[in-house]
Amino acid sequence: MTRVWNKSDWRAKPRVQMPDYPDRDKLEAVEARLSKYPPLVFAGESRRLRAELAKVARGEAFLLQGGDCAESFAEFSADSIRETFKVMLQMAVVLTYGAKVPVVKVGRMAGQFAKPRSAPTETVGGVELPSYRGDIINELEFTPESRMPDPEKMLRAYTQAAASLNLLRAFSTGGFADIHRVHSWTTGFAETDKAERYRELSNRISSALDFMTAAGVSSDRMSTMSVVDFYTSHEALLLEYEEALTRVDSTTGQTIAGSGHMIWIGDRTRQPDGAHVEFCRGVINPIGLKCGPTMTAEDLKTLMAKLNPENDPGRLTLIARFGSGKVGDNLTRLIETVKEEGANVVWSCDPMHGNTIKSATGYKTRPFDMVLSEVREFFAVHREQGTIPGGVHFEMTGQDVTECTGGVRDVTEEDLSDRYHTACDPRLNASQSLELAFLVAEELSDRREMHRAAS
Ligand SMILES: O=C[C@H](O)[C@H](O)COP(=O)(O)O
Ligand SMILES: C=C(OP(=O)(O)O)C(=O)O
Ligand SMILES: [Mn+2]
Repeated sequence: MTRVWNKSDWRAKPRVQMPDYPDRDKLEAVEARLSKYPPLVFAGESRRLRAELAKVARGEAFLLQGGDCAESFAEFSADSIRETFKVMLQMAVVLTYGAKVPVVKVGRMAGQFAKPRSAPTETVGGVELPSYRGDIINELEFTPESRMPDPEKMLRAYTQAAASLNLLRAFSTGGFADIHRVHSWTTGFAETDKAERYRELSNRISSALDFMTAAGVSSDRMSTMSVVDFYTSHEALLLEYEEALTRVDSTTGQTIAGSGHMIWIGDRTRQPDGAHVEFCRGVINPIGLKCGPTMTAEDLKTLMAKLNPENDPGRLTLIARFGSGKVGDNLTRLIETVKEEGANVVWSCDPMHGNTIKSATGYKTRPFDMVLSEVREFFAVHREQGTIPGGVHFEMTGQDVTECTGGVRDVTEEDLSDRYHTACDPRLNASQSLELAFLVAEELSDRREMHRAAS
């Protein structure tokens, strides 16, 4: 059965969380320009990511997805991209060691500009204005002009995404990603007094690398170690931008969202008959679907049928984001639904979005321990169910920010004001991200031991 789909069909469906642009002519002019620009990513790359995610679904690889909550125009710099890329590589080495399978690296980068919000407006000092919705839509500054949606911001987002991708591609193919070099950065972290408990694992990784070198396996001869595959992803929220960047692959006739390798549907925009699902169902990219506590079994069945009718194992990643203490019941019931349907999916854990609290000092924050406990609950449920905990999804940065509390360097609520730079949600800093990778690696390694003992 051929399913009819057109890149504009979403326009006839109910839409939520998208701006109403007051100047329609300006919007159309921007869409026309963007639709002539080169795509940022290519069909072959997205297909390759799908193949890698299929391995994740089978337990032959592990997914690491991470980056900013909201990329910002003001914070854009080569340094910040390099630092986040660097920490993700460090995390990937630690996770590879724990899981003993390759780690598929996907940045929330080069396109993560549009934000769904809990409230349509924000009130400060008695003045009510539209909420900030990401730099691709409006501005963080609290003035009526700044909060007005402006379609031209899409062009700037495209340019920033193109420049970010250019840099990421260079870092991935140059000597920057050499595994020995990446691990030497981690050794520095594990040698600090407070990170003592991670030293043993770090030393074991060092020994494994030394052994490989002694055995003549040099990283420049092992292309998979010195050249790294790095993919981009973002929430496909602003559908005018997404539609304008779709391209038809000339060899297959299939349509790809050319804005990023993987796109996902947020927990607030996953209505089965809504605009976002309609758009995503027709493009060939791997699709992520955020699953929060309100996801019903019925909705999940409909969404899986719409988004992955061929039941392709690399197509759909279900990103569980329930909040610590809420994983047990919710994840269990959704896993049961997936089993009933015989669906092939990747299960990933976003321990960020269900754990946002307001600190006594007035900042949106996330306690490291709650983030960790959600990850542990995710692994525990998969253990009980005999299913595969395929990956993790973090809001993180390579910068030394103070946005989430806790971790070995113990960021306190009082510290939050020191370096709180996020445009939206609080991110793990470099040290918290790496620490979490060590803790996830322990879970992965326990899982492997358990399987080994059972076989
Ligand atoms: O990143 C996700 C959402 O945009 C964010 O969590 C919403 O935050 P809010 O509750 O402050 O609107
Ligand atoms: C909006 C996000 O998450 P969720 O849809 O899960 O709330 C996000 O990942 O930035
Ligand atoms: Mn967020």
